[in-house]
Amino acid sequence: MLEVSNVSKKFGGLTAVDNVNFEINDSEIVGLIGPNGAGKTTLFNTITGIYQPEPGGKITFDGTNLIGSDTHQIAREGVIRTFQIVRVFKGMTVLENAVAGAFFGDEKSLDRSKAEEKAQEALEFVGLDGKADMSAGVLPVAQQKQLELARALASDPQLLLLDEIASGLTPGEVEDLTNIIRRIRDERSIAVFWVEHITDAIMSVADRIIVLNSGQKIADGTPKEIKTDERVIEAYLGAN
Ligand SMILES: Nc1ncnc2c1ncn2[C@@H]1O[C@H](COP(=O)(O)OP(=O)(O)OP(=O)(O)O)[C@@H](O)[C@H]1O
Repeated sequence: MLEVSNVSKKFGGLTAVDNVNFEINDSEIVGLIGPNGAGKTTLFNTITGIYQPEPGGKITFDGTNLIGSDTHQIAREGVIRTFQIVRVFKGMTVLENAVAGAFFGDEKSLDRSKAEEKAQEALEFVGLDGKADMSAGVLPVAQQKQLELARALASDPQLLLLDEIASGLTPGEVEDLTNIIRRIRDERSIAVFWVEHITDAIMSVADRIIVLNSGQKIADGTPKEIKTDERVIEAYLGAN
């Protein structure tokens, strides 16, 4: 579904992403790991239209070229992203946040009641349906992250990009969130591309893991293969 070929991104003299190639298939959870400054966020930003890759790179989603499209157009294609820092709309209720997600996915043909239905259903999926009328800003961080997932789900993604969604959570909260992510794949057949420093969480759920180091892809394999890969241990896992 997502194909990334020969993608590089430079900032002046620094090559933050260096000729990276990979693909993500339907209903697959793919982890993206690597040391600080490896280029993970830059790669996400390049896929979601925030940055343009260097000439010669190719990014397609179900065969459609994504390069040159903005984040909104890319979201319309079904590629939805959450952010490292939670970005729920704090002045809005939990339900309104999820409704905003539903409209983001389909602002033209959706009416308000249909959007609320989708939003309710997404809140139920993550277990926040009992909190629909609460102000999003008063939710604890772990639930704000669940709300971010619900908002993304309400927009009907085919591929969800998660940027360090588990950071700052307790081990129990990380486990709850990981279970939701597993169910997103298993029950919704949505593919997930997940950047995370909490490697235990990602190893427990990913079908495949891609490792970046200094902008380059140094490994791409199952969690079991990644855990024993010499280059990965040297560049990243050994330091954890
Ligand atoms: N807008 C920018 N302008 C200049 N340099 C940048 C910019 N964004 C990122 N960089 C540099 O590009 C490199 C890759 O950064 P990036 O944030 O993509 O890494 P990362 O793997 O996401 O790191 P972390 O795990 O710390 O979030 C770093 O050297 C960083 O300083």
